[in-house]
Amino acid sequence: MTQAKIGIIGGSGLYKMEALQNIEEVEVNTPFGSPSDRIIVGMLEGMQVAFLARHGRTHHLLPTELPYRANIYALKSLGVEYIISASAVGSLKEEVKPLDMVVPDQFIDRTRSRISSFFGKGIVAHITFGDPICSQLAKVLTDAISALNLPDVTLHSSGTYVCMEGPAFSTKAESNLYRSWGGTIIGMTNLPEAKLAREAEIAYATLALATDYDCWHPEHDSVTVEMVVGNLQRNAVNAQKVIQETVKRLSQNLPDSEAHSALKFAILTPLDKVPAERIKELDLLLKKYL
Ligand SMILES: CSC[C@H]1O[C@H](OP(=O)(O)O)[C@H](O)[C@@H]1O
Ligand SMILES: Nc1ncnc2[nH]cnc12
Repeated sequence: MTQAKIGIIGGSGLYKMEALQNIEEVEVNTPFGSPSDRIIVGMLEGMQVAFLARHGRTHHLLPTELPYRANIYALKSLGVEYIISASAVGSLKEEVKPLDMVVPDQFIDRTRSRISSFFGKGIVAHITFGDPICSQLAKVLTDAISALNLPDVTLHSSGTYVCMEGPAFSTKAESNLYRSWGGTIIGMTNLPEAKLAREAEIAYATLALATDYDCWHPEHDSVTVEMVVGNLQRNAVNAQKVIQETVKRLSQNLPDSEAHSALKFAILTPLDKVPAERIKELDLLLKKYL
């Protein structure tokens, strides 16, 4: 099967990567169903890269409806070891302005209806998740953004991403609560992905593109889809430049990542006691430990 070490998950407004060459559309089936869309595999900066539109290329899947497990498992089945996730986010801080870029290093989980683990049903594992983003991959991403020196874009190289359930945006009381908790940005998708990527031993980092001030800011209108999409369109070219520069740097040096051995001490159930169908379903994750 086609292989790619680098996966890109494109969020709202980023449904394809223009610079990919020699592309092939791959239909991947997984034990967890089909991913959000066919995966586009192509060459970028001399590397095979796999691109997946998170909500589907016609944006038909709600954050709650996304097949998170299938998406991560499908990328794993293509050989992906690093995921760069591009996402639209609201800003919870004055200094993070719409069109700024944030590479978060923490999450707060406010989701309620997501399946955020491959484990269960006869196999128990608890990954370490204190540092939910791969710091090595995040460093490559922030270095790439700094090197590009994009006009009018400020980089925030850390921050806390509050992941809410949606699909409605937050109330003002919620937005102010998240601010009081120290949240930097808010979105609806990245946390389940980061957890599943870690369980799948894939390094994960987020390129968050600020599109609005959510609804807390007294001098800015409350977030609307129009605002998000408009600002994202303004930023889509920059986002693709950043991803390309990041892939270029990765092509020169693929960093070590603690994510790549995340399951080493995480699985509690002796594997010879795990139901055979679970071993089969989780083959890609477990085979190196069998
Ligand atoms: C279109 S506004 C809300 C929508 O945008 C973000 O999506 P993504 O993370 O895929 O870029 C946010 O999480 C919501 O899903
Ligand atoms: N304000 C916001 N809240 C949640 N998700 C978002 N995506 C973009 N802006 C957002």
